[in-house]
Amino acid sequence: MEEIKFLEGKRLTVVGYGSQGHAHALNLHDLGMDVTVGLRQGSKSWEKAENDGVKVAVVGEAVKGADVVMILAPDEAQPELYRSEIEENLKSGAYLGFAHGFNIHYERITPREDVNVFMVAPKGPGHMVREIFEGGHGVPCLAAVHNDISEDTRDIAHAWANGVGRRVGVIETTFKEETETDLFGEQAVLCGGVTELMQAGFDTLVEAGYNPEVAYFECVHEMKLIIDMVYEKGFAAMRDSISNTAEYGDYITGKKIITKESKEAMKGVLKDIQRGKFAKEFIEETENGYKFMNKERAEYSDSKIEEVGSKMRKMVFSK
Ligand SMILES: NC(=O)C1=CN([C@@H]2O[C@H](COP(=O)(O)OP(=O)(O)OC[C@H]3O[C@@H](n4cnc5c(N)ncnc54)[C@H](OP(=O)(O)O)[C@@H]3O)[C@@H](O)[C@H]2O)C=CC1
Ligand SMILES: CC[C@](O)(C(C)=O)C(=O)O
Ligand SMILES: [Mg+2]
Ligand SMILES: [Mg+2]
Repeated sequence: MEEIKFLEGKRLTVVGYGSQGHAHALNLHDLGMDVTVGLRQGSKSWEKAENDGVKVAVVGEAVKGADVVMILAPDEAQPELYRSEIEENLKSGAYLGFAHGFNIHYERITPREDVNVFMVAPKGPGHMVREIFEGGHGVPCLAAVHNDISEDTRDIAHAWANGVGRRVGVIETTFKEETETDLFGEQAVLCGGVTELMQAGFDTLVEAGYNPEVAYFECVHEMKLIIDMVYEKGFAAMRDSISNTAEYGDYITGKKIITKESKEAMKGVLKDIQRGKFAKEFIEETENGYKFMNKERAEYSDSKIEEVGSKMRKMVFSK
């Protein structure tokens, strides 16, 4: 692959072997790159990474002498990890990478001035970045450069993006644009918006006395099949495939559900991201031992929608 030649002969380190970490490490390893995974001593990911065939070392050792270091630990863990294990071990002139702009944009990490800083943000969950790559295709990535002392950091960023995402497309951005749009998208649309939409639809049908299993298929399970058509061919092709009855209902009802008020709420969400309010609250939550998140996790895992979903998935996927 012509595009990833800038990584050839370089020592690449991926710190973390979670959702994004395993995908970046394995995709680049499969393309013949020299990849080491950096983990903390006793990490539960250690054996998995070794079994997957990549070299593993403790973070400080993996960073020492590396040409490119991509930090793929959780955002909230990165500042302490950078200060304790990465900063003093990074060689001068190395390339330091991120998959999300959060810590640079909100100034939680200020990298040493003698290192190059870039971002490659795949536009998809890490497990899909790996699965789609294994299927011979790729997930597109955003790329940005924050510090370019070597004057070739853009080449490194594009090479990394083309390797991890199998050359399907790289869009240039800035740390600010990626951070704000990514946070907005995951909160208002992709994760927060979609799960609340499915939950509200499911609850409305169940509260009206309909069979929860029918409600689940209608409001959750079928979502993927409809969205797969949008993903592959766009809104018009999806609307072409559904019945005229559904298409008419789509035009007249969608706007009753996502109203002017919903759009105003979205603007409020964006403003809080732009002024750093969301970031501040998220960091406080992590410093507070994830109390709110643990409560939400427990409530959702005990919920009716999850109970029905588990039964329905057994039915659908055991065949
Ligand atoms: N999840 C996704 O799909 C996406 C994530 N991103 C970005 O990618 C980055 C990584 O996110 P994500 O993949 O979700 O992260 P994960 O939560 O999946 O990362 C878990 C990995 O990080 C390691 N880890 C956790 N804490 C520490 C620590 N203090 N020191 C060393 N290693 C640690 C874990 O090791 P251990 O086994 O020791 O716990 C594990 O290997 C973030 O910047 C995120 O915003 C960008 C696009 C999508
Ligand atoms: C949509 C959530 C995401 O931004 C992602 C998978 O792209 C994340 O932070 O995990
Ligand atoms: Mg994100
Ligand atoms: Mg994202």
